[in-house]
Amino acid sequence: MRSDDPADVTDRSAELLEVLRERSPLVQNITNAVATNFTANVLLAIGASPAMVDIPTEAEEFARIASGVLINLGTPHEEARAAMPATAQAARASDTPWVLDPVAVGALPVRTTLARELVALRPTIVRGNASEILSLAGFGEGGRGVESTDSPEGALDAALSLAREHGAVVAVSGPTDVITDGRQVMRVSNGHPLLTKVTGAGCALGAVMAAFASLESDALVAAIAATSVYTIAAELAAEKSSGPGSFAAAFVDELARIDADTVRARMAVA
Ligand SMILES: Nc1ncnc2c1ncn2[C@@H]1O[C@H](COP(=O)(O)OP(=O)(O)OP(=O)(O)O)[C@@H](O)[C@H]1O
Ligand SMILES: Cc1ncsc1CCO
Ligand SMILES: [Mg+2]
Repeated sequence: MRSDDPADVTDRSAELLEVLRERSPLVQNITNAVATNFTANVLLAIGASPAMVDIPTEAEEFARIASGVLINLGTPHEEARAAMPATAQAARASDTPWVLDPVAVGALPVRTTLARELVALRPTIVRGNASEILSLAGFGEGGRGVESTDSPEGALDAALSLAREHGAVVAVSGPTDVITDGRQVMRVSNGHPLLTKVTGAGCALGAVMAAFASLESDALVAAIAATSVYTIAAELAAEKSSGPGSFAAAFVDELARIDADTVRARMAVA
């Protein structure tokens, strides 16, 4: 498989969805108070097994047995903050892939310092919206709170810089998601604007990336596969919904229903 060949990556993404359903990876989440329940439901729907293990001592022990780990800075309360660096180190030491989502880094001081500390602990994947990736790389001021005020294409240089400095795959979400390992740049154009009307849609995508990264050692391919399956399910859900509320429910349904053939038919990666 060539990770810069769209046909190869499409095939592998479809296959990884089937592998995920067979293996049901255990995904540990240290995530925010807003997105916790939605994230667990998204993981269950797609076929993974969620565990919100986020307090000191337990979290770092669990990272050794989890298939993948998400560390999300959305509401970084004291206990979660204390658990994060040790959990990242334990994940690294035990070859558990881990994803960092630097929610709202930039102007907010506590999470910005913490994000800099965590990114130096070598996440497998850094996932954020364009404003978050720009500020984590030191290229911008950050967005308006948790929402992006920048475009993924405008964050490409920041993503390349972060990826090269930290040896991570960087996935920038938006209308077209831009994903890079610091050498290759791939773009996924699936998705639907209703995803931005459900809080925690980006946060839950980070957890899905942790699931895929546990199945595929090429983290670029894992991030693309996760993004594609997720955003294709969103397209299917949008066809059946009348607004953000029914979309959220339909999206979880479509994550549970989506199959490899649908991924092959609809995936728009280049
Ligand atoms: N305008 C859009 N059209 C289609 N898909 C979109 C659009 N904007 C975002 N998405 C998709 O929505 C998902 C979440 O991306 P988004 O950029 O909203 O994350 P986020 O800002 O970190 O979200 P949150 O912080 O609320 O969890 C991604 O899968 C992305 O592909
Ligand atoms: C709304 C919100 N506030 C902090 S985290 C979060 C979830 C989306 O990032
Ligand atoms: Mg976010």
